[in-house]
Amino acid sequence: MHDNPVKEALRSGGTTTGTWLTLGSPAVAEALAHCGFDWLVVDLEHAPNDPASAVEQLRAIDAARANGGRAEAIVRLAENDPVLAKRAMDIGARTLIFPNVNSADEARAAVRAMRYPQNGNGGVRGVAGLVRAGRYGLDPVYVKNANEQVCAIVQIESRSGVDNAAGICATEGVDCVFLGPSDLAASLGHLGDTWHPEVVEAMQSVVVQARQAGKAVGVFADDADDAKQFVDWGATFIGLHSDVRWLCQGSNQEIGRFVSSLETEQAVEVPSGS
Ligand SMILES: O=C(O)C(=O)C[C@H](O)[C@@H](O)CO
Repeated sequence: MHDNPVKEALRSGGTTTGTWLTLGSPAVAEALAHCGFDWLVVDLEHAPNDPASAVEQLRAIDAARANGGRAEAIVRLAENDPVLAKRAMDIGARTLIFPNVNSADEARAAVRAMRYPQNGNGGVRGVAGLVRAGRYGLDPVYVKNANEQVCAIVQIESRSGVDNAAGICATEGVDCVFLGPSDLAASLGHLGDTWHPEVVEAMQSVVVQARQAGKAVGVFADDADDAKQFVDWGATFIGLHSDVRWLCQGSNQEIGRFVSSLETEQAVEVPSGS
């Protein structure tokens, strides 16, 4: 088992960038793994994915890595649930994002869900060596070493998450605290306004508390400008929107360019008989 590059980067403080996979498409996952992202998030919260479709995307990302791609796979669970965590890890995810973590207790539950019981760590992950993560039983050391490679990213995206940020950030085993601006804005009464001053203040307070606790901070950014702003605040783990955004944005830009080039051509044509 090679080292988990996401965990390494979070530890070392290096800035990394990824994007969300929401289309449920192994081909999209494979293509984006060649596009310079450090990681790709297979989303089980807001995308039509389950373990059966997620595993195909993990395979596609691994295939790209074996073929020059650089992205590492991450899975975001549908909710902070130990059964969902176990199933995601069994299919090969080593880094999980837990949505909507509201307290230190919930953060501890996420950390424990990712770990096999070992050395009194409180882990609750069920053991099954015959899964993809353990090369279907052919990796003799997987079960013994798996705990070292797990990486827990907990999302703070509610008023209670912000209120309890100090405890969440101090939780041992949390590798990164990830801000969800859209849900946080909604929870604070500003649905759709992620740059409302109250949302900004809440996000910045979490960044400060996470840094004080020695934890990396991640955030979901709409575009490169927002991403730069979050890096300036101290975030190092940047989610740069999603596959569907890049598909639609690229399509709209190009069709727009084509249509306006036709309009320009028609405008300069001199009508006959004039
Ligand atoms: O609240 C947020 O912002 C996030 O958690 C990111 C979103 O969930 C992502 O799916 C984009 O809508």
